[in-house]
Amino acid sequence: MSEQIQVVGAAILDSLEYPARMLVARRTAPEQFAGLWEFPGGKVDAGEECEAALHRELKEELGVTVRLGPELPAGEPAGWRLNHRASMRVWLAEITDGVPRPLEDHDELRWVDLSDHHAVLGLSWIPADFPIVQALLHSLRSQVLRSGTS
Ligand SMILES: Nc1nc2c([nH]c(=O)n2[C@H]2C[C@H](O)[C@@H](COP(=O)(O)OP(=O)(O)OP(=O)(O)O)O2)c(=O)[nH]1
Repeated sequence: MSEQIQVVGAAILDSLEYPARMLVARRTAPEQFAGLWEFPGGKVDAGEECEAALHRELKEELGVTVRLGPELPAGEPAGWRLNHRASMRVWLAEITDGVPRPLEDHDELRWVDLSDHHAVLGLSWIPADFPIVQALLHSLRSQVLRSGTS
């Protein structure tokens, strides 16, 4: 079996405590993903910790420093399966420094309203991301409901 590729991504929220919006990014390459929306992030380098890779990628791609919140549980240690060779772990995150700009790999960034599930799911996501986005919306809704009742 070929070696598995570990990818990491961030669901960057306007607030980890009271999330209302999420920052999504539109890819420019490769051709099969150009024009599709994704969680900013990238591949983990050999010997690198996943969280460190995510901080590095977000600095390189968006020019921001973040605070990581909980990981979105995927049921597998390697995270969400993207294809036969790659899986992605996804963390919630909040920007602590910098204004996000599409410095590398993206041509547009957008803050989407998390209460408008139709609009979020209506974006042209990389196909493998749809179940992740659905799980994320579900988990954030439960979080809001929980915090609303406690
Ligand atoms: N970053 C990111 N990659 C995703 C998502 N969904 C998805 O299928 N992928 C795929 C696309 C790529 O095949 C792979 C991530 O590779 P990448 O091109 O972002 O990684 P990288 O920045 O380290 O790039 P490189 O060094 O290989 O040029 O995972 C997603 O939401 N975010």
